[in-house]
Amino acid sequence: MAGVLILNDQKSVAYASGLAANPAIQRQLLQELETGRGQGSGIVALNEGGKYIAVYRSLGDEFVFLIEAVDSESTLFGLVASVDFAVAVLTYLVESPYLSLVLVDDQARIRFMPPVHEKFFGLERGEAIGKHVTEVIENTKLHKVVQSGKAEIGKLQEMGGITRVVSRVPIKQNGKIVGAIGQVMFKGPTTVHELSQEVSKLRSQVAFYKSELSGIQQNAYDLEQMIGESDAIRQLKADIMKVAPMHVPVLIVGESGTGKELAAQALHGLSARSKSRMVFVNAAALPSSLVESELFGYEAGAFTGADKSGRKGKFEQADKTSLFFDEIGDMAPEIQVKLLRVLQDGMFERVGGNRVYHSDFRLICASNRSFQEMINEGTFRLDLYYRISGVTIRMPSLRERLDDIPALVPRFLLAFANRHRMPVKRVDKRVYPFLQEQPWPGNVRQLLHEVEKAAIFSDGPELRVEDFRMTGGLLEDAAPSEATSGISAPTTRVGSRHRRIQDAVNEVERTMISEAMVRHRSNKKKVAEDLGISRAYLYKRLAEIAVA
Ligand SMILES: Nc1ncnc2c1ncn2[C@@H]1O[C@H](COP(=O)(O)OP(=O)(O)OP(=O)(O)O)[C@@H](O)[C@H]1O
Repeated sequence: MAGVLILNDQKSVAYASGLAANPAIQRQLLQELETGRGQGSGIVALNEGGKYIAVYRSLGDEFVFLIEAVDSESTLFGLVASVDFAVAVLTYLVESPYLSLVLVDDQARIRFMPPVHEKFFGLERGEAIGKHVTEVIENTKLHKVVQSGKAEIGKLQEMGGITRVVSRVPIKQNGKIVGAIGQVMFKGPTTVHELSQEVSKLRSQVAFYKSELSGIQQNAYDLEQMIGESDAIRQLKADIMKVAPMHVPVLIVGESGTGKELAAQALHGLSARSKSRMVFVNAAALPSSLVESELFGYEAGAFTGADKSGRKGKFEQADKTSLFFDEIGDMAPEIQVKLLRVLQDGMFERVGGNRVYHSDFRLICASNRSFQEMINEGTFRLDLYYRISGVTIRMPSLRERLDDIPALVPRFLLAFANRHRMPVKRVDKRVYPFLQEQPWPGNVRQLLHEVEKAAIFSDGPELRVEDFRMTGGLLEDAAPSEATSGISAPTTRVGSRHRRIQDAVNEVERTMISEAMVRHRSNKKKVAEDLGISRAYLYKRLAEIAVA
């Protein structure tokens, strides 16, 4: 449905046909003129028992309106009704040299072509209108699109010796093809080619940087945890970075609390296996009755109480990742012999079966024991030692890296404050020389615990030397016999190293361990961390307490 309305110089209806005969529509059009929105010409959306678009133009003092009904979902109606500069938008669409539109009707006659486009074809303004598209545009296929009703997007078309990328889209009204629009998309196919090449180049760069970034974050995280810039720790970090990517078993040795577990995590995190989690085994914590099934797993129905479907052991779980064997020096000789084969070629059998499995694990072992001594005493097998020690990394004791204390203390204070939602304490400058004079038999773990205790005792915003002394003068008195435990001595100060001192130490230790076991619901990892002792030492003490 359409209509025409002509208003005379008095703004009275001089002619009205079709839709324009409706007085309500006439009233709305008059109102539009009175708002002064459209001066010489314009376009207006009408909502009067249906949706209409009217375009109008002044001819001197008179106005001519062309009115067209549009679909209730019409996007054009939405544009005209909601954008008060719709005329400028539509003008841009039909005039822009970048869009280069041509509009044909259902007979493929050109109904509209912007003057710039006409000029490109060597025509005067308006000269193309009414001509069959094939007479004006070289190699066009718009007439075929009008017949087929099928859009052609991104096609190459040569015009005036230049190849362009064009699209041809049929226009439908009430389900019938009424024409087609042709449009130049890119000035040349090379542009598209270049663009697509650029896009794929950028895509691959993004993918590369993404993977690099996740690697960097992972790596940074792994070595970042290991605080310290002393020569000893720099050398250690360099060794870890060198060894991490290699498929060799690594043995980490060093006193208790020197960060062997941190080193193992870094070795894994910096290896190609870092996407999977590292599997942990604490050899000292493995009860002898379960050691084989824990390590090698068991087949279905292997023993009473076993899972029906069987279970993977640590070696099998560690397939394609790293296996961290902590406290390997504490492993009983009868178990040591069972490790030889799996460490040789990755082959093993689950308990209760004879099928041979294979696991591709990367072995990292740690111990604070002296292998030399254990081998001499015959408590550690030499052949096993060779298999676990492809590369040996020695963790420096805190005494060898006292320079790192000023870096370690603030980090421990920060972590402590975050954990307890407390303000972070500053450190008085006398603290570092004081701490650097201490023997640190328990290494970084002991430092961590002393700092945390001092932070609890300290009242002000600053950690002072007195706060460390408040903890019982423990630092000066750390008993050498407990060197590997990292545990602090009792709060009772006794002058001589008499037997009673040891009794007092044992008593306090027992109490602290029992209390911590209750506090942490027998979680031995947490108990060991909390008390500042190694897990191996905790197990030893627990066994003694149980016997006593
Ligand atoms: N360089 C370091 N930077 C920050 N924290 C450290 C560093 N070294 C050790 N620690 C901290 O000290 C504690 C003990 O470290 P870790 O458990 O790795 O020591 P370990 O050598 O494996 O001890 P053990 O032989 O007793 O099991 C942990 O809380 C760890 O985070």
